[in-house]
Amino acid sequence: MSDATIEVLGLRKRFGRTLAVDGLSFRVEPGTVTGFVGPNGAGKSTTMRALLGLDAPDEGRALVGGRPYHALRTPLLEVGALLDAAALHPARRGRDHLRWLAHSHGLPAHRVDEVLEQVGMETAARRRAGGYSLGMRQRLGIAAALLGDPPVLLLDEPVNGLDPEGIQWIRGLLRRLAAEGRAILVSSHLMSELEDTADHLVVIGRGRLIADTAVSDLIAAASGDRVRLRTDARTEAMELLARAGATVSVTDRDTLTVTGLPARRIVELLNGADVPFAEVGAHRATLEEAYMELTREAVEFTSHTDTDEVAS
Ligand SMILES: Nc1ncnc2c1ncn2[C@@H]1O[C@H](COP(=O)(O)OP(=O)(O)OP(=O)(O)O)[C@@H](O)[C@H]1O
Repeated sequence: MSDATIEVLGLRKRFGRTLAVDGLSFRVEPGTVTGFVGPNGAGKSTTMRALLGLDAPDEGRALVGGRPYHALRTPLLEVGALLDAAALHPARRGRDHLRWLAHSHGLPAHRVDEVLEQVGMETAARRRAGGYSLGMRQRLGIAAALLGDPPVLLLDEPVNGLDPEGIQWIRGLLRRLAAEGRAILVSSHLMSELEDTADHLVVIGRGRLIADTAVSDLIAAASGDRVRLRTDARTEAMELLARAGATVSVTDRDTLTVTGLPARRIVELLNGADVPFAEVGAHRATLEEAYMELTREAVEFTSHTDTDEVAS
């Protein structure tokens, strides 16, 4: 799929005294789902709005398929976006909303039925939008984003309001759309969701890049050389392993986390001292844990009005 890229290059955007985006650069490759995460107020929506031509950058560039949004000749065919799922007239039927959108962009009417089927809204879209749940609005917003079959997708919190079945559905949909070669940028506060969906993660804080990494690398780095040990003889095991030079912490009632000794040596020591245990294995950090570690500092300073720069 050609032109399936998203590029943010030295993007800077200020709102009064707030520096919302501060020299941010990253790139989303075709064929990948990239999670876009960061604490509240980190600058995610502002970046997405800049990519969609809704906020003009003060400095830098935000490009879709190598061009700024305003230079795209057929925007709906080049980038699909879900920003605010609530932006629907309550009296309008979902299907009519999409038909108008298709018509005004010269797209054939059959695309409406195709995308409604894709998001499971064939029947519901015949009702007025005023009665839609948040999940239904999300689905309709995603249908609108897919209407022009674009190579680039920008989705701001698409799982918001979806039930567990809806979350599973969107996970599969995003994986399929990426497998077709699209570049997909998806913001979310649900790390557990991104862990199963995203290949790559762009983490920002206070408008700056904190990490631009493969999800698997981030989890591996956060997992470190920790070993998870399940045992009913917690105290004995802790004393034994500490004497052998390990650092041991209690994770829960029957689980210890051990660093400083490989799993094989831990098993030898426990067997040698007749300390019973149920399980020894490498600890795999969750994406949530890895993310919390990365953003701890950024969260401490979420209020980042840079008064110094304003005063100077
Ligand atoms: N139109 C605006 N006028 C003034 N300040 C704004 C405007 N838009 C965003 N901001 C500020 O810019 C900063 C970044 O906001 P942004 O909405 O981009 O963050 P976010 O990462 O999307 O946050 P959240 O996770 O809460 O959605 C915040 O401090 C916000 O208050």
